[in-house]
Amino acid sequence: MKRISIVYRNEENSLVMQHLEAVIHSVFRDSAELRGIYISRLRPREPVDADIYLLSDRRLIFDLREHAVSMHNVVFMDRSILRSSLGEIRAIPPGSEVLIVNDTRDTAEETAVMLYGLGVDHVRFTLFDPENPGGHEDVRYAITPAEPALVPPHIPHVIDCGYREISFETMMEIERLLGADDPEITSRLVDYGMKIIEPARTSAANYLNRFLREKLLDEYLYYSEDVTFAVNNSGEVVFFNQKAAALFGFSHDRRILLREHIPEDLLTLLYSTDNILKAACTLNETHYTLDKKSFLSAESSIGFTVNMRDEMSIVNSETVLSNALKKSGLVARYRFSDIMYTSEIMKRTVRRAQIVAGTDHTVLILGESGVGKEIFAQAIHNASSRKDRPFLGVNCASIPESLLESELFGYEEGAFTGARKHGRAGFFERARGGTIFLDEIGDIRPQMQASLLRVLQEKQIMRVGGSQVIDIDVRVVAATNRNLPEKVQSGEFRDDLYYRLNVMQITIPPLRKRKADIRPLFDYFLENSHPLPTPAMYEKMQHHSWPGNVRELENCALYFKTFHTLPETISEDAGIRETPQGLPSQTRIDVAILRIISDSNAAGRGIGRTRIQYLLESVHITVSDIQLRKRLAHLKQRGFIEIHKGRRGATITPAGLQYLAENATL
Ligand SMILES: Nc1ncnc2c1ncn2[C@@H]1O[C@H](COP(=O)(O)OP(=O)(O)OP(=O)(O)O)[C@@H](O)[C@H]1O
Repeated sequence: MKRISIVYRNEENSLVMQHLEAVIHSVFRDSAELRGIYISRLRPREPVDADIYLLSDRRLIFDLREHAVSMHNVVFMDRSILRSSLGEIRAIPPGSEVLIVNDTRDTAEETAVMLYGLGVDHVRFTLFDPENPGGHEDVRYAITPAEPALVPPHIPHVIDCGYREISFETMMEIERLLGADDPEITSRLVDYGMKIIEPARTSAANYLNRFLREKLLDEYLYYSEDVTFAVNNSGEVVFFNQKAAALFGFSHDRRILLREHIPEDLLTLLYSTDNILKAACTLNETHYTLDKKSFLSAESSIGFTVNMRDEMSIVNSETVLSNALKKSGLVARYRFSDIMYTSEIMKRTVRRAQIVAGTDHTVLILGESGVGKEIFAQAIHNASSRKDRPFLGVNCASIPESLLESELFGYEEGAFTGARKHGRAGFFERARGGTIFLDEIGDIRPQMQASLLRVLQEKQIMRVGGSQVIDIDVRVVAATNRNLPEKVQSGEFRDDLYYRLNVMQITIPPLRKRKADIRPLFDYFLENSHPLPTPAMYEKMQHHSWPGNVRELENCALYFKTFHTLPETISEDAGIRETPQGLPSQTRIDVAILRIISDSNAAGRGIGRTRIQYLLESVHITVSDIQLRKRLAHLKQRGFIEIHKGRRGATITPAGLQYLAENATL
């Protein structure tokens, strides 16, 4: 333990001495033994010995020379005050005369000098001399460091700034001389630094910044799960973290030469010529992935860093990742057990999908809108070996063509106006190791088809505006309600992409072709609520054509739960009927409304009720406002349109477009 002696001239200062000793102890605790020396008490030439002498006054150095065994570590104590008192001092009206009161005129002078040094320059200081206390009749303010009893009683405003504290700079110097490399001391010292005002601002700020940097290193490197160390070009380990210390026996006690601590083959690997090296290695039966990075200044190497990650910790962090994914929604919710069916055709379809899930092939799911393509895609992911990795669903039709490429592949900083600083990872990167579900794949334009083809062929992507090729390990499951072979025939869809996607095909039959599923699905969506539909209602459902498939059935169940009756569309049969009077049927009105909304969306606009009503007139369909509201609610309920608040009005959904296409003759 090192000894610190605080040196004062005489015992008049014993209270201050006690205070300073307490302050030093509060920071350095047991790393230093404290002892006060009063010069006046020493006999002539009486020797005193300490590792650090802390002088309260520079002039004491001459007296100390007479006694000190060695004068190596002499520190002049700079003084400061608590931050909390500066506010009161600054509040003194500018230009006021302020009496500085201390036990002697000299210490009053020191206090004034200190206050000037701290930037208090808006007032005029007058020094108080306790041996000659008279005068100062007009002075209304006094500042004193813990000597309020000495302030002339006529002065109304007295600011007691407490004992003058040891400056932060002086405390840093003590820490340096003690050679204390203890994070607890550093952290107490930082606390101290936050409490007092620092005259030497830059060095204090540097200290605090260094503290922050060290905290960062500690937090992320020292206590990291990886083995990390840095080696200079003489082969000396200049930084290592706790895992490296445990693995290789590095210790701070002496100079560490890498070659003395690590096995021969690892050494050869690290000294291979590669500046950047990625490799696998095994030590003590633990498998690591190793990353080495060399650092060059101009042309010569100044050393290298090594990071080794235990493969088990990768598995553990994957569990953490999978929990995080669950929270962030990048997960597939549905499993095969969530798919309801009793029909034979669905049994076969599900069986096929289960087999496909066991492979890692690209899957193409075909089926009309609302048949359950996404639920199948999720179930496939959850039954695959990628189940603990992300599942990312992308609706290719809902992302504007101009953004699709950057959304899928990400972009680099500055790739286009509005690009985020540092760029952004796209869906393919974010789905790393998992599954990407490309819904409505039949709707993508030729340029995008070409880019996707490249990804499927090369299993690599390049961010928009980037030049680096990124390897991706993502399974693609695509889906469409379009007739893809027909689109291939007509040249709208690339045949090479079609074949790349169509490795494993699953076609989900429409609900009208598996009527046995209608009732179990409907009951499932009712969630045991009451009342149940009558036999006649079930019968009606059997005769309905379900153009919106399971989604329409789900909405129908919701309607039933609310109104205890079936929506009127179910009463209509599958066919399109003109009313006897030649009035337009509901279906014709719906198709006309959908066409108006679709045209308006195609022109880049949403559309409101008034305009729809007006445009319906132009095709000789007159509906009241209430009727129109009802029809819109009905179309929304079938999943054909979405109604947004404000100016966006109504927009048609892919299901609506499909319905429109199927009823194009109306
Ligand atoms: N067999 C099923 N069992 C339970 N729920 C189902 C089933 N099939 C579909 N669904 C439900 O029906 C709705 C529509 O399904 P999904 O979104 O998977 O259809 P989709 O074919 O992907 O539709 P789109 O082509 O419009 O994207 C979802 O709410 C889904 O949960």
